[in-house]
Amino acid sequence: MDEFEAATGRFLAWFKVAGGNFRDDLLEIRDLRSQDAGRGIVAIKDVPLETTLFTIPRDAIINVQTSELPNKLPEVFDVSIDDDYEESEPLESWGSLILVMLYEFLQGEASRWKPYIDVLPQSFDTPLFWSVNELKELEGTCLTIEKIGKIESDDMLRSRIVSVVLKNPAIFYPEGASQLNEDELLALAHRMGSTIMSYAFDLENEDEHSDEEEEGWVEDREGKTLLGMVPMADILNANADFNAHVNHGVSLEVTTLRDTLPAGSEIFNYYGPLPSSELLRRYGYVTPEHHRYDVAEIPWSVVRSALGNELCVSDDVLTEIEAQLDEDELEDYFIIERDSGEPSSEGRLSQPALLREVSAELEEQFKTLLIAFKKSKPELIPEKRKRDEIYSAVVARALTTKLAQYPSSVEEDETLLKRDGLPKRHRMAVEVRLGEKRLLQEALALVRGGGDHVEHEGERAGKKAKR
Ligand SMILES: C[S@@+](CC[C@H](N)C(=O)[O-])C[C@H]1O[C@@H](n2cnc3c(N)ncnc32)[C@H](O)[C@@H]1O
Repeated sequence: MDEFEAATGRFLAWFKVAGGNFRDDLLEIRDLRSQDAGRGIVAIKDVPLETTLFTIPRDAIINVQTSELPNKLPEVFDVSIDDDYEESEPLESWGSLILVMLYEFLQGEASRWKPYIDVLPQSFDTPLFWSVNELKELEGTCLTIEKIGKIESDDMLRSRIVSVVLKNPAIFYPEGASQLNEDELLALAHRMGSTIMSYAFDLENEDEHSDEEEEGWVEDREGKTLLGMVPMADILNANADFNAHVNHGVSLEVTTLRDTLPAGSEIFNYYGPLPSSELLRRYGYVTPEHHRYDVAEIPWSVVRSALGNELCVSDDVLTEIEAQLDEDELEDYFIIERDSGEPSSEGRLSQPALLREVSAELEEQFKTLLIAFKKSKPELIPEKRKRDEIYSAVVARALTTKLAQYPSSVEEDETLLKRDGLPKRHRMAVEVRLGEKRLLQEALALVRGGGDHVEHEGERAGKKAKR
Protein backbone atom coordinates (compact mmCIF):
# COMPACT_ATOMS: atom_id res chain seq x y z
CA MET A 1 0.00 0.00 0.00
CA ASP A 2 1.45 3.41 -0.94
CA GLU A 3 1.31 6.51 1.27
CA PHE A 4 -1.70 7.84 -0.67
CA GLU A 5 -3.76 4.73 0.13
CA ALA A 6 -2.49 4.67 3.72
CA ALA A 7 -3.57 8.32 4.19
CA THR A 8 -7.02 7.40 2.82
CA GLY A 9 -7.27 4.55 5.35
CA ARG A 10 -6.27 6.79 8.27
CA PHE A 11 -8.77 9.40 7.14
CA LEU A 12 -11.66 6.91 6.92
CA ALA A 13 -10.85 5.49 10.38
CA TRP A 14 -10.65 9.03 11.81
CA PHE A 15 -13.96 9.98 10.13
CA LYS A 16 -15.77 7.13 11.88
CA VAL A 17 -14.25 7.96 15.26
CA ALA A 18 -15.31 11.60 14.72
CA GLY A 19 -18.93 10.37 14.51
CA GLY A 20 -19.23 10.14 10.72
CA ASN A 21 -21.26 7.36 9.19
CA PHE A 22 -19.95 5.96 5.88
CA ARG A 23 -21.75 3.14 4.01
CA ASP A 24 -18.64 1.13 3.26
CA ASP A 25 -20.90 -1.82 2.42
CA LEU A 26 -21.92 0.23 -0.66
CA LEU A 27 -19.03 2.61 -1.30
CA GLU A 28 -15.31 3.01 -1.29
CA ILE A 29 -12.91 5.91 -1.49
CA ARG A 30 -10.91 5.22 -4.63
CA ASP A 31 -7.56 6.37 -5.96
CA LEU A 32 -8.50 8.12 -9.24
CA ARG A 33 -5.09 9.68 -9.88
CA SER A 34 -4.79 7.75 -13.15
CA GLN A 35 -7.79 9.84 -14.35
CA ASP A 36 -6.30 13.04 -12.91
CA ALA A 37 -9.14 13.17 -10.40
CA GLY A 38 -7.37 12.58 -7.07
CA ARG A 39 -9.60 10.66 -4.67
CA GLY A 40 -13.24 10.03 -5.42
CA ILE A 41 -16.08 7.92 -4.02
CA VAL A 42 -17.31 4.98 -6.08
CA ALA A 43 -20.27 2.59 -5.59
CA ILE A 44 -19.14 -1.00 -5.08
CA LYS A 45 -22.75 -2.30 -5.18
CA ASP A 46 -25.93 -1.05 -6.84
CA VAL A 47 -27.24 1.80 -4.67
CA PRO A 48 -31.04 2.29 -4.43
CA LEU A 49 -32.75 5.70 -4.72
CA GLU A 50 -32.40 8.15 -1.85
CA THR A 51 -29.93 6.02 0.07
CA THR A 52 -28.02 8.04 2.63
CA LEU A 53 -24.45 7.39 1.57
CA PHE A 54 -22.78 9.07 4.50
CA THR A 55 -23.42 11.60 7.24
CA ILE A 56 -21.08 14.16 8.74
CA PRO A 57 -21.67 15.51 12.26
CA ARG A 58 -21.44 19.29 12.35
CA ASP A 59 -18.64 19.23 14.93
CA ALA A 60 -16.41 17.28 12.51
CA ILE A 61 -16.50 20.28 10.14
CA ILE A 62 -13.59 22.74 10.37
CA ASN A 63 -14.79 26.32 10.71
CA VAL A 64 -14.79 29.32 13.05
CA GLN A 65 -17.33 27.60 15.30
CA THR A 66 -15.41 24.36 15.82
CA SER A 67 -11.77 25.48 15.84
CA GLU A 68 -10.24 26.88 19.04
CA LEU A 69 -8.49 29.68 17.16
CA PRO A 70 -11.25 32.33 17.36
CA ASN A 71 -11.31 31.96 21.18
CA LYS A 72 -7.55 32.38 21.32
CA LEU A 73 -7.54 35.43 19.04
CA PRO A 74 -10.88 37.14 19.61
CA GLU A 75 -9.41 40.52 18.58
CA VAL A 76 -8.85 39.21 15.04
CA PHE A 77 -12.19 37.53 14.61
CA ASP A 78 -14.17 40.29 16.31
CA VAL A 79 -12.40 43.56 15.42
CA SER A 80 -14.70 45.73 17.51
CA ILE A 81 -12.82 44.77 20.70
CA ASP A 82 -9.20 45.68 19.95
CA ASP A 83 -7.59 49.01 19.11
CA ASP A 84 -4.78 47.41 17.11
CA TYR A 85 -7.25 46.09 14.60
CA GLU A 86 -9.59 49.09 14.78
CA GLU A 87 -8.72 50.29 11.30
CA SER A 88 -9.35 46.99 9.61
CA GLU A 89 -12.58 45.57 8.34
CA PRO A 90 -13.74 42.39 10.07
CA LEU A 91 -12.32 39.34 8.34
CA GLU A 92 -14.96 37.96 6.01
CA SER A 93 -15.82 34.25 6.10
CA TRP A 94 -13.14 33.48 3.52
CA GLY A 95 -10.25 35.10 5.40
CA SER A 96 -11.41 33.70 8.74
CA LEU A 97 -11.39 30.15 7.39
CA ILE A 98 -7.91 30.60 5.87
CA LEU A 99 -6.61 31.61 9.31
CA VAL A 100 -8.38 28.69 10.96
CA MET A 101 -6.94 26.26 8.38
CA LEU A 102 -3.44 27.70 8.83
CA TYR A 103 -3.78 27.28 12.57
CA GLU A 104 -5.00 23.69 12.35
CA PHE A 105 -2.29 22.83 9.81
CA LEU A 106 0.49 24.37 11.93
CA GLN A 107 -0.75 22.51 15.01
CA GLY A 108 0.31 19.26 13.32
CA GLU A 109 -0.42 16.22 15.52
CA ALA A 110 -2.11 18.53 18.04
CA SER A 111 -4.97 19.27 15.63
CA ARG A 112 -7.96 16.99 16.00
CA TRP A 113 -8.35 17.16 12.21
CA LYS A 114 -4.82 15.97 11.35
CA PRO A 115 -5.86 12.79 9.40
CA TYR A 116 -8.33 14.92 7.41
CA ILE A 117 -5.79 17.67 6.72
CA ASP A 118 -3.42 14.96 5.46
CA VAL A 119 -5.78 14.09 2.59
CA LEU A 120 -6.23 17.71 1.49
CA PRO A 121 -4.26 18.81 -1.58
CA GLN A 122 -0.74 20.19 -1.46
CA SER A 123 -0.64 21.46 -5.02
CA PHE A 124 -3.19 22.83 -7.43
CA ASP A 125 -3.84 23.16 -11.14
CA THR A 126 -5.85 26.37 -10.80
CA PRO A 127 -4.38 29.19 -12.96
CA LEU A 128 -3.28 31.07 -9.83
CA PHE A 129 -0.35 28.63 -9.78
CA TRP A 130 0.45 28.66 -13.51
CA SER A 131 3.71 29.97 -14.97
CA VAL A 132 3.76 32.95 -17.36
CA ASN A 133 4.09 30.54 -20.29
CA GLU A 134 1.18 28.41 -19.15
CA LEU A 135 -0.98 31.53 -18.69
CA LYS A 136 -0.21 32.59 -22.29
CA GLU A 137 -2.37 29.67 -23.44
CA LEU A 138 -5.39 31.43 -21.91
CA GLU A 139 -4.87 34.64 -23.93
CA GLY A 140 -8.09 36.03 -25.37
CA THR A 141 -10.32 34.06 -22.95
CA CYS A 142 -12.52 35.33 -20.13
CA LEU A 143 -9.80 34.12 -17.74
CA THR A 144 -7.75 37.29 -17.74
CA ILE A 145 -4.79 37.94 -15.44
CA GLU A 146 -7.02 40.39 -13.49
CA LYS A 147 -9.67 37.73 -12.98
CA ILE A 148 -7.10 35.20 -11.79
CA GLY A 149 -6.12 37.91 -9.32
CA LYS A 150 -2.66 36.72 -8.18
CA ILE A 151 -1.37 40.17 -7.20
CA GLU A 152 -4.57 41.08 -5.38
CA SER A 153 -4.64 37.83 -3.42
CA ASP A 154 -0.92 38.12 -2.55
CA ASP A 155 -1.63 41.58 -1.09
CA MET A 156 -4.69 40.44 0.83
CA LEU A 157 -2.97 37.35 2.23
CA ARG A 158 0.12 39.26 3.29
CA SER A 159 -1.75 42.07 5.01
CA ARG A 160 -4.67 40.20 6.58
CA ILE A 161 -3.49 36.63 7.12
CA VAL A 162 0.31 36.25 7.18
CA SER A 163 0.68 39.32 9.42
CA VAL A 164 -1.59 37.72 12.04
CA VAL A 165 0.53 34.55 12.18
CA LEU A 166 3.76 36.57 12.37
CA LYS A 167 2.36 38.62 15.28
CA ASN A 168 1.12 35.59 17.22
CA PRO A 169 3.65 32.77 16.98
CA ALA A 170 2.84 31.44 20.45
CA ILE A 171 -0.72 30.82 19.37
CA PHE A 172 -0.10 29.38 15.90
CA TYR A 173 2.84 27.06 16.64
CA PRO A 174 2.94 24.25 19.19
CA GLU A 175 5.82 24.54 21.66
CA GLY A 176 9.19 23.79 20.07
CA ALA A 177 7.87 23.80 16.50
CA SER A 178 10.03 25.54 13.92
CA GLN A 179 8.51 28.68 12.49
CA LEU A 180 7.93 29.62 8.85
CA ASN A 181 9.22 32.85 7.32
CA GLU A 182 6.95 35.36 5.62
CA ASP A 183 7.30 33.89 2.13
CA GLU A 184 6.70 30.35 3.36
CA LEU A 185 3.62 31.55 5.22
CA LEU A 186 2.37 33.31 2.09
CA ALA A 187 2.75 30.08 0.10
CA LEU A 188 0.92 28.16 2.83
CA ALA A 189 -1.84 30.79 2.95
CA HIS A 190 -2.28 30.40 -0.84
CA ARG A 191 -2.47 26.66 -0.39
CA MET A 192 -5.17 27.00 2.27
CA GLY A 193 -7.04 29.66 0.26
CA SER A 194 -7.06 27.44 -2.80
CA THR A 195 -8.12 24.44 -0.74
CA ILE A 196 -11.06 26.44 0.58
CA MET A 197 -11.90 27.67 -2.92
CA SER A 198 -12.16 24.12 -4.27
CA TYR A 199 -13.25 22.15 -1.18
CA ALA A 200 -15.26 24.30 1.26
CA PHE A 201 -19.04 24.40 1.51
CA ASP A 202 -21.36 27.24 2.38
CA LEU A 203 -23.05 25.93 5.48
CA GLU A 204 -26.75 26.46 5.95
CA ASN A 205 -28.21 26.54 9.45
CA GLU A 206 -29.95 23.37 10.53
CA ASP A 207 -33.30 25.15 10.53
CA GLU A 208 -32.96 27.21 7.35
CA HIS A 209 -32.32 24.37 4.94
CA SER A 210 -34.77 23.38 2.25
CA ASP A 211 -34.70 20.07 0.41
CA GLU A 212 -35.38 21.74 -2.88
CA GLU A 213 -32.54 24.24 -2.89
CA GLU A 214 -29.29 23.66 -4.70
CA GLU A 215 -27.37 22.35 -1.78
CA GLY A 216 -23.78 21.45 -1.47
CA TRP A 217 -22.22 23.76 -4.00
CA VAL A 218 -20.68 27.03 -3.24
CA GLU A 219 -22.45 30.01 -4.71
CA ASP A 220 -21.06 33.00 -2.94
CA ARG A 221 -17.35 33.23 -2.24
CA GLU A 222 -17.32 36.91 -1.29
CA GLY A 223 -20.19 36.96 1.16
CA LYS A 224 -20.51 36.53 4.86
CA THR A 225 -22.08 33.07 4.99
CA LEU A 226 -20.52 30.47 7.26
CA LEU A 227 -17.94 28.56 5.26
CA GLY A 228 -16.66 25.21 6.42
CA MET A 229 -14.44 22.33 5.40
CA VAL A 230 -16.67 19.26 5.39
CA PRO A 231 -14.72 16.00 5.64
CA MET A 232 -15.89 13.21 3.31
CA ALA A 233 -18.42 15.42 1.46
CA ASP A 234 -15.37 17.03 -0.14
CA ILE A 235 -13.93 13.69 -1.27
CA LEU A 236 -16.77 13.70 -3.81
CA ASN A 237 -15.75 14.84 -7.25
CA ALA A 238 -18.33 16.80 -9.20
CA ASN A 239 -19.77 17.17 -12.65
CA ALA A 240 -22.52 19.02 -14.51
CA ASP A 241 -24.23 15.60 -14.78
CA PHE A 242 -24.40 14.58 -11.11
CA ASN A 243 -26.07 11.92 -9.00
CA ALA A 244 -25.89 12.94 -5.34
CA HIS A 245 -26.50 15.95 -3.15
CA VAL A 246 -25.68 17.22 0.31
CA ASN A 247 -28.52 17.99 2.74
CA HIS A 248 -27.73 20.41 5.54
CA GLY A 249 -29.65 19.19 8.61
CA VAL A 250 -28.65 18.45 12.20
CA SER A 251 -25.76 16.68 10.53
CA LEU A 252 -24.84 16.89 6.85
CA GLU A 253 -26.16 13.96 4.80
CA VAL A 254 -25.16 12.90 1.32
CA THR A 255 -27.92 11.06 -0.56
CA THR A 256 -28.30 9.64 -4.06
CA LEU A 257 -30.63 11.27 -6.57
CA ARG A 258 -31.11 8.45 -9.03
CA ASP A 259 -33.37 5.37 -9.13
CA THR A 260 -30.39 3.13 -8.98
CA LEU A 261 -26.75 3.89 -9.10
CA PRO A 262 -25.05 0.85 -10.63
CA ALA A 263 -21.99 -0.64 -8.99
CA GLY A 264 -18.88 1.02 -10.41
CA SER A 265 -20.50 4.48 -10.74
CA GLU A 266 -18.61 7.39 -9.31
CA ILE A 267 -20.69 9.53 -6.93
CA PHE A 268 -20.77 13.09 -8.25
CA ASN A 269 -21.70 16.27 -6.44
CA TYR A 270 -22.64 19.48 -8.30
CA TYR A 271 -20.73 22.77 -8.24
CA GLY A 272 -23.34 24.62 -10.28
CA PRO A 273 -23.79 25.65 -13.91
CA LEU A 274 -20.20 26.82 -14.30
CA PRO A 275 -18.52 27.59 -17.63
CA SER A 276 -15.23 25.78 -18.25
CA SER A 277 -13.30 29.00 -17.54
CA GLU A 278 -14.83 29.33 -14.08
CA LEU A 279 -14.50 25.61 -13.34
CA LEU A 280 -10.81 25.92 -14.15
CA ARG A 281 -10.37 29.12 -12.12
CA ARG A 282 -12.01 27.76 -8.98
CA TYR A 283 -11.41 24.01 -9.16
CA GLY A 284 -8.52 23.47 -11.58
CA TYR A 285 -10.23 20.99 -13.91
CA VAL A 286 -12.59 20.92 -16.90
CA THR A 287 -15.09 18.32 -18.13
CA PRO A 288 -16.90 17.91 -21.48
CA GLU A 289 -20.27 18.18 -19.68
CA HIS A 290 -19.53 21.73 -18.50
CA HIS A 291 -19.00 23.06 -22.04
CA ARG A 292 -22.76 23.65 -22.35
CA TYR A 293 -22.36 26.41 -19.74
CA ASP A 294 -19.41 28.06 -21.51
CA VAL A 295 -19.52 31.81 -21.94
CA ALA A 296 -17.67 34.25 -24.19
CA GLU A 297 -17.26 37.98 -23.72
CA ILE A 298 -17.56 40.59 -26.45
CA PRO A 299 -16.01 43.93 -25.55
CA TRP A 300 -18.04 47.00 -26.53
CA SER A 301 -14.84 48.47 -28.01
CA VAL A 302 -14.87 45.70 -30.64
CA VAL A 303 -18.55 46.26 -31.50
CA ARG A 304 -18.01 49.99 -31.62
CA SER A 305 -15.15 49.79 -34.12
CA ALA A 306 -17.14 47.27 -36.20
CA LEU A 307 -19.93 49.87 -36.33
CA GLY A 308 -17.43 52.55 -37.37
CA ASN A 309 -16.30 50.32 -40.25
CA GLU A 310 -19.84 49.42 -41.26
CA LEU A 311 -21.02 53.07 -41.38
CA CYS A 312 -17.64 54.40 -42.55
CA VAL A 313 -17.43 56.89 -39.68
CA SER A 314 -14.37 57.84 -37.70
CA ASP A 315 -13.62 57.11 -34.08
CA ASP A 316 -14.10 60.81 -33.29
CA VAL A 317 -17.64 60.73 -34.62
CA LEU A 318 -18.40 57.62 -32.54
CA THR A 319 -16.99 59.32 -29.44
CA GLU A 320 -19.10 62.41 -30.13
CA ILE A 321 -22.29 60.33 -30.39
CA GLU A 322 -21.44 58.24 -27.33
CA ALA A 323 -20.92 61.44 -25.34
CA GLN A 324 -24.64 62.14 -25.76
CA LEU A 325 -25.47 58.96 -23.84
CA ASP A 326 -25.38 58.46 -20.10
CA GLU A 327 -21.89 57.04 -19.46
CA ASP A 328 -23.16 54.83 -16.64
CA GLU A 329 -25.54 53.11 -19.02
CA LEU A 330 -22.77 51.99 -21.35
CA GLU A 331 -21.56 48.47 -20.59
CA ASP A 332 -17.94 47.60 -21.43
CA TYR A 333 -18.50 43.86 -21.94
CA PHE A 334 -21.35 41.61 -23.07
CA ILE A 335 -21.70 37.97 -22.15
CA ILE A 336 -22.73 35.40 -24.73
CA GLU A 337 -24.22 32.23 -23.26
CA ARG A 338 -26.58 29.44 -24.19
CA ASP A 339 -29.94 28.70 -22.67
CA SER A 340 -28.95 25.48 -20.90
CA GLY A 341 -32.03 24.86 -18.73
CA GLU A 342 -31.87 23.27 -15.31
CA PRO A 343 -30.56 19.79 -14.56
CA SER A 344 -33.37 17.31 -13.77
CA SER A 345 -34.20 16.33 -10.19
CA GLU A 346 -31.95 13.31 -10.78
CA GLY A 347 -29.05 15.59 -11.71
CA ARG A 348 -29.25 14.74 -15.41
CA LEU A 349 -28.76 17.18 -18.25
CA SER A 350 -32.25 16.91 -19.65
CA GLN A 351 -32.41 19.41 -22.51
CA PRO A 352 -30.06 20.60 -25.22
CA ALA A 353 -28.18 23.84 -24.64
CA LEU A 354 -29.34 26.36 -27.24
CA LEU A 355 -27.95 29.70 -28.24
CA ARG A 356 -31.12 31.73 -28.71
CA GLU A 357 -29.61 35.21 -29.08
CA VAL A 358 -26.19 36.82 -29.11
CA SER A 359 -26.90 39.20 -26.24
CA ALA A 360 -30.11 41.13 -25.49
CA GLU A 361 -28.05 43.71 -23.55
CA LEU A 362 -25.71 44.27 -26.50
CA GLU A 363 -28.66 44.70 -28.85
CA GLU A 364 -30.22 47.26 -26.52
CA GLN A 365 -27.01 49.29 -26.17
CA PHE A 366 -26.50 49.15 -29.92
CA LYS A 367 -30.03 50.42 -30.60
CA THR A 368 -29.61 53.23 -28.06
CA LEU A 369 -26.49 54.31 -29.91
CA LEU A 370 -28.25 54.16 -33.28
CA ILE A 371 -31.06 56.37 -31.93
CA ALA A 372 -28.45 58.91 -30.83
CA PHE A 373 -26.86 58.61 -34.29
CA LYS A 374 -30.18 59.19 -36.00
CA LYS A 375 -30.64 62.43 -34.04
CA SER A 376 -27.22 63.89 -34.94
CA LYS A 377 -26.46 62.26 -38.27
CA PRO A 378 -29.80 61.17 -39.76
CA GLU A 379 -28.24 60.80 -43.20
CA LEU A 380 -26.18 57.82 -41.94
CA ILE A 381 -29.04 55.79 -40.47
CA PRO A 382 -31.57 54.25 -42.82
CA GLU A 383 -35.08 52.96 -42.06
CA LYS A 384 -35.88 50.27 -39.48
CA ARG A 385 -35.47 47.11 -41.60
CA LYS A 386 -32.09 48.25 -42.78
CA ARG A 387 -31.12 49.06 -39.21
CA ASP A 388 -31.64 45.40 -38.27
CA GLU A 389 -29.32 44.49 -41.13
CA ILE A 390 -26.72 46.91 -39.83
CA TYR A 391 -26.99 45.31 -36.39
CA SER A 392 -26.44 41.80 -37.78
CA ALA A 393 -23.56 42.93 -40.00
CA VAL A 394 -21.84 44.78 -37.14
CA VAL A 395 -22.24 41.89 -34.70
CA ALA A 396 -20.91 39.45 -37.32
CA ARG A 397 -17.89 41.71 -37.85
CA ALA A 398 -17.35 42.01 -34.08
CA LEU A 399 -17.58 38.23 -33.56
CA THR A 400 -15.10 37.66 -36.39
CA THR A 401 -12.70 40.18 -34.83
CA LYS A 402 -13.06 38.57 -31.41
CA LEU A 403 -12.38 35.11 -32.90
CA ALA A 404 -9.23 36.47 -34.55
CA GLN A 405 -7.98 37.81 -31.20
CA TYR A 406 -7.24 34.34 -29.87
CA PRO A 407 -3.67 33.44 -30.78
CA SER A 408 -4.77 30.07 -32.25
CA SER A 409 -7.58 28.94 -34.55
CA VAL A 410 -10.32 26.38 -33.83
CA GLU A 411 -8.59 23.91 -36.16
CA GLU A 412 -5.23 24.36 -34.41
CA ASP A 413 -6.87 23.78 -31.03
CA GLU A 414 -8.65 20.67 -32.28
CA THR A 415 -5.36 19.29 -33.57
CA LEU A 416 -3.64 20.06 -30.27
CA LEU A 417 -6.30 18.16 -28.31
CA LYS A 418 -5.64 15.06 -30.41
CA ARG A 419 -1.97 15.15 -29.51
CA ASP A 420 -0.75 12.54 -27.02
CA GLY A 421 1.18 13.84 -24.06
CA LEU A 422 -0.11 17.42 -24.16
CA PRO A 423 0.54 18.68 -20.59
CA LYS A 424 -2.57 18.83 -18.41
CA ARG A 425 -2.58 22.61 -17.93
CA HIS A 426 -2.05 23.23 -21.64
CA ARG A 427 -4.89 20.83 -22.46
CA MET A 428 -7.25 22.57 -20.02
CA ALA A 429 -6.37 26.01 -21.45
CA VAL A 430 -7.12 24.70 -24.96
CA GLU A 431 -10.47 23.29 -23.74
CA VAL A 432 -11.38 26.69 -22.27
CA ARG A 433 -10.45 28.75 -25.35
CA LEU A 434 -11.93 26.22 -27.79
CA GLY A 435 -15.18 26.21 -25.80
CA GLU A 436 -15.36 30.00 -26.12
CA LYS A 437 -14.54 29.93 -29.83
CA ARG A 438 -17.20 27.31 -30.56
CA LEU A 439 -19.74 29.50 -28.81
CA LEU A 440 -18.60 32.54 -30.82
CA GLN A 441 -18.93 30.48 -34.01
CA GLU A 442 -22.46 29.49 -33.01
CA ALA A 443 -23.23 33.18 -32.44
CA LEU A 444 -21.82 33.99 -35.85
CA ALA A 445 -24.00 31.30 -37.46
CA LEU A 446 -26.98 32.74 -35.61
CA VAL A 447 -26.51 36.33 -36.83
CA ARG A 448 -25.59 35.26 -40.34
CA GLY A 449 -28.37 32.72 -40.69
CA GLY A 450 -31.01 34.86 -39.02
CA GLY A 451 -32.27 31.59 -37.44
CA ASP A 452 -33.91 31.61 -34.04
CA HIS A 453 -31.37 29.40 -32.30
CA VAL A 454 -28.26 27.31 -32.77
CA GLU A 455 -27.71 23.99 -31.04
CA HIS A 456 -24.52 23.45 -29.05
CA GLU A 457 -22.18 21.22 -31.08
CA GLY A 458 -21.52 18.96 -28.10
CA GLU A 459 -25.26 18.30 -27.82
CA ARG A 460 -25.46 17.23 -31.45
CA ALA A 461 -22.50 14.92 -31.00
CA GLY A 462 -24.09 13.53 -27.81
CA LYS A 463 -27.41 12.91 -29.55
CA LYS A 464 -25.79 11.17 -32.48
CA ALA A 465 -23.86 8.92 -30.16
CA LYS A 466 -27.06 7.86 -28.40
CA ARG A 467 -28.88 6.79 -31.53
C1 LIG B 1 -13.84 18.76 -3.34
S1 LIG B 1 -12.44 18.13 -4.13
C2 LIG B 1 -12.90 16.52 -4.60
C3 LIG B 1 -11.95 15.47 -4.09
C4 LIG B 1 -10.60 15.44 -4.73
N1 LIG B 1 -10.64 14.66 -5.95
C5 LIG B 1 -9.53 14.89 -3.81
O1 LIG B 1 -8.75 14.06 -4.21
O2 LIG B 1 -9.45 15.36 -2.67
C6 LIG B 1 -12.44 19.10 -5.57
C7 LIG B 1 -11.25 18.87 -6.45
O3 LIG B 1 -11.32 17.57 -7.01
C8 LIG B 1 -10.97 17.58 -8.39
N2 LIG B 1 -12.18 17.22 -9.16
C9 LIG B 1 -13.48 17.36 -8.78
N3 LIG B 1 -14.30 16.85 -9.71
C10 LIG B 1 -13.52 16.38 -10.70
C11 LIG B 1 -13.78 15.76 -11.96
N4 LIG B 1 -15.03 15.52 -12.37
N5 LIG B 1 -12.73 15.43 -12.73
C12 LIG B 1 -11.46 15.68 -12.33
N6 LIG B 1 -11.15 16.27 -11.15
C13 LIG B 1 -12.16 16.61 -10.35
C14 LIG B 1 -10.51 18.99 -8.71
O4 LIG B 1 -9.13 19.03 -8.53
C15 LIG B 1 -11.21 19.81 -7.64
O5 LIG B 1 -10.52 20.99 -7.31
